[in-house]
Amino acid sequence: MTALRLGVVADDVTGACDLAGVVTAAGLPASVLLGPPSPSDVPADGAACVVVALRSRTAPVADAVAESVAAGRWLLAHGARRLYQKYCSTFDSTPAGNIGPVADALAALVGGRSVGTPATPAVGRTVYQGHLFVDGRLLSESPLRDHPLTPMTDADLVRLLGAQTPRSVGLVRWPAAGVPAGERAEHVLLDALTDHDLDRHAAALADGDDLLGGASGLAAALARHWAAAELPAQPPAELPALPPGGGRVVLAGSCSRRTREQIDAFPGPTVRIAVDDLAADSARAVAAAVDAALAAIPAGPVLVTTSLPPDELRAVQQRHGRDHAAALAENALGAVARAVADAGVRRFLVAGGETSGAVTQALGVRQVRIGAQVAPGVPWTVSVGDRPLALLLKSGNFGPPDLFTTAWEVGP
Ligand SMILES: Nc1ncnc2c1ncn2[C@@H]1O[C@H](COP(=O)(O)OP(=O)(O)O)[C@@H](O)[C@H]1O
Ligand SMILES: O=C(O)[C@@H](O)C(=O)COP(=O)(O)O
Repeated sequence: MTALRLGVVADDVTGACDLAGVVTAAGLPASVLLGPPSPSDVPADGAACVVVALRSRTAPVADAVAESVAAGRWLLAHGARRLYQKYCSTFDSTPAGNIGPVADALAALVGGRSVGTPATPAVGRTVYQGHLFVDGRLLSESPLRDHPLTPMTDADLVRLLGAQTPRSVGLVRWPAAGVPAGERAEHVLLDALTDHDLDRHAAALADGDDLLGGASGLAAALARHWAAAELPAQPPAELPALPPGGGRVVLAGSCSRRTREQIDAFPGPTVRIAVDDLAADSARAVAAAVDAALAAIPAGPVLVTTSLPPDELRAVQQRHGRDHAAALAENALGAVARAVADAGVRRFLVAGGETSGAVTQALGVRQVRIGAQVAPGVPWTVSVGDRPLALLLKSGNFGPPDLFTTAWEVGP
């Protein structure tokens, strides 16, 4: 059995797949357990990195902390030599948390402080003087300011994290690497502009005891470091092939700008589900969407979506309440997934982190193996179990505009 080099507690499902995809590509084979783990769960054979995917990003703080600590304990009990807190490269969270409280609790679990960065240059996230940039714009001026659940209106990471924890927050300013001797802060954030900066941080941090954290960029740098320094060369990950046929379905609940571009660029049949219709009679609206999807599936990939642009989204949220509208959309896409899977569909592309959590839960998926990436942070996966499903679980802002068409060309 491969030693478990890195155990990761991820706050959403697509973030977990993002991290697992990039560390696998860097030579540290990873698997994802859709948590919380139960005592009978065991890490997949051959995984040097195990990621527990929680749905804790927008959960009540106490639940997020309890689930994260349980996941951390499970990873340590299965031999994880280092613990990593995966949060979003755009620091998606509310002033109440959950990044800070979870970092407090996981750092206490390992008896150290937390050190990390959301910087992930491969997808355009950089941190300079403690400010987070998305494709060269401040986070607060990026499309993330319109996120349906966690609108990000401040780019100052020290202030953002400081609002979420009573503990001290420090910053390692570019071009320093690692944590300087004498730094006393209990949470340390790192500037990083390039993968080279992350590699320098990884080399400095790889052998310590602190809780590491951030997005997939620092994890990939650690994987590169350990793969070169400690691990036997790993063959590229190969997913089991699925029988051909059965249809291909895209489920998009993400309202992020990139997902909306992908929806606009999709040339195939598109089934739109309106939250107003779900609020009036959700069973009826779901049944209509399932019928329309099943009728179109023999001709090629079908898109089923609840996604809306920011102005329409705000109006829906005002009519139905933000959380209720989100739950209606997530439950509907989960129900569509279950119905079309029961009708024989085995290949799914899901856009959106919360949406992927709802869909994988509806499909009863507990663990996925990670294959090759279609784009940075966007790997194909195959579920473990009696009814293997090919699942591409995509973060809202990831992937090229033509992903909904091209992803299938390289899928299992
Ligand atoms: N029409 C809609 N009205 C209100 N909320 C919606 C609508 N469509 C999707 N949502 C919600 O928006 C949220 C999008 O989040 P998520 O799936 O994590 O996407 P992303 O990865 O872009 O953040 C989900 O909770 C989803 O249910
Ligand atoms: O770090 C990232 O950007 C992603 O891994 C991620 O977590 C994105 O979140 P969603 O867009 O909600 O999937």
